[in-house]
Amino acid sequence: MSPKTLYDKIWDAHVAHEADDGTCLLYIDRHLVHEVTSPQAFEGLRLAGRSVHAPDKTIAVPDHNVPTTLDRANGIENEESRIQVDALDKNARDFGVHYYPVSDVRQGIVHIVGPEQGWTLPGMTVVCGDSHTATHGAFGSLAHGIGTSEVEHVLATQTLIQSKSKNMKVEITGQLMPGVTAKDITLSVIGATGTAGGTGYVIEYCGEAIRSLSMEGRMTVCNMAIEGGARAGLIAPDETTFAYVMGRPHAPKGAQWEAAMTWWKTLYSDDDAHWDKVITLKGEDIAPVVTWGTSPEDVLPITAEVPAAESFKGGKVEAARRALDYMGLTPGQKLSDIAIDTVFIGSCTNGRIEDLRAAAAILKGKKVKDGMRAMVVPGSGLVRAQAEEEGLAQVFIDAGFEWRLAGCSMCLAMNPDQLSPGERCAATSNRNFEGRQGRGGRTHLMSPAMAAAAAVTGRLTDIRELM
Ligand SMILES: CC(C)[C@H](C(=O)O)[C@@H](O)C(=O)O
Ligand code: SF4
Repeated sequence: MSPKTLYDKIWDAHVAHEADDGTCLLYIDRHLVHEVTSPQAFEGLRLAGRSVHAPDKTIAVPDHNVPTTLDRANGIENEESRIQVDALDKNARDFGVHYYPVSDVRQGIVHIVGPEQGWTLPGMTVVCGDSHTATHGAFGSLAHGIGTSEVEHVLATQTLIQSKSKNMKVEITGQLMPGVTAKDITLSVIGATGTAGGTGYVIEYCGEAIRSLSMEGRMTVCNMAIEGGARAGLIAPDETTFAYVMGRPHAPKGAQWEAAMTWWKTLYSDDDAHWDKVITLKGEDIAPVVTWGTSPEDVLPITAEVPAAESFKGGKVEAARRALDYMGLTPGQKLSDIAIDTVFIGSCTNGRIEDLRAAAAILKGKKVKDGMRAMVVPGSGLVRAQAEEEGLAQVFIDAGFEWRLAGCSMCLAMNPDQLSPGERCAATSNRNFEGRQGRGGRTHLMSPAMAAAAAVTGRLTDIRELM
């Protein structure tokens, strides 16, 4: 048998039919659904008089449009948002899929809820009408975003038409230095490859530094594979993965667990597998980073200065000029001198318990700088409950942070949590496009520890100063 990558193995195990041109029909193990990209898909089924093919493999949860304030049981004010959430509510119940409504403590961001509930397992194909579905690749599953017409196709047939991507290996060797996290890895990879570097590929992240990450950290890394242009990102499962999965509500149990482990233990890339592209970074060389521009590739170590547009090449010169103008930054200015107004800790990139622990560790006994707005939005109701149990919530509240309910919140401007024009935010999310967090809002992406440090000093801050 010819050697295979992990991606090849999962792909081959799910091909139901291959057409002459190589296009395949893939079997889908898990279909995650949120309120933004599903209303038309369910409507399509309704009009065609069809049912959901595998409701037991379909999991729905509202996240993007839900308010995160404590009074959200009073309903959603914005009409468009309310219509989407109400539609998901009705569709989930009418079609009989698994559902975590806003009132359920298990509700949260779809990419946090799936793994938490044990829906996401190694070796699976996982899809969702959402680009950050790549997150689930952390379990060694093939997980990617799909469009609304594909959501309808998967609902109706539990299959998806796909062409195979190429194989890319991103290796992070050695160990990370103190203060450096999974977020710094994933941003640094995009800094090295650019936002188109992964186009046409599925990335497998490997190497000692990746192996040393917790599942939370691995999810942070895979979450941003899409920002690097890749179809998906994944990490071979190991003891860390199995320990995380074991005992979760929907993970296999008893004899089924044993059978699953037999398959899961085969999920790695063979030694002499073929890679179409290889990138290697040394763990020791990765610094705590922040973004300065309006693309996730606009990333630099916190010790650097705002770059000049002329330091780039080709079309990037104009893009950088525009980004600097939008961000209100001057070349040569030290990144650590940039004053901020707001701190947002949350999102499917960094809204898990480990992220809140890292932020709280910095904030303990400290205060948010006067005049700033700071909020923590746990990725799920269960993350919130655990953080309360561990005393983290109290640390945030004592420091002056707002302690919110679960949702996408200020990651994107689809709910009441938004930036005003010109407002500058230290954010743990994954996108810093113009207007992403609100019209005219300025976003600097970073790790939870760095965002917490920025809340204390009121400027972008090298976390190592506060350690
Ligand atoms: C709204 C949704 C379709 C979108 C995505 O696909 O990623 C959102 O989650 C985002 O992060 O921009
Ligand atoms: S948290 Fe942000 S990136 Fe994640 S699904 Fe929600 S909007 Fe998209």
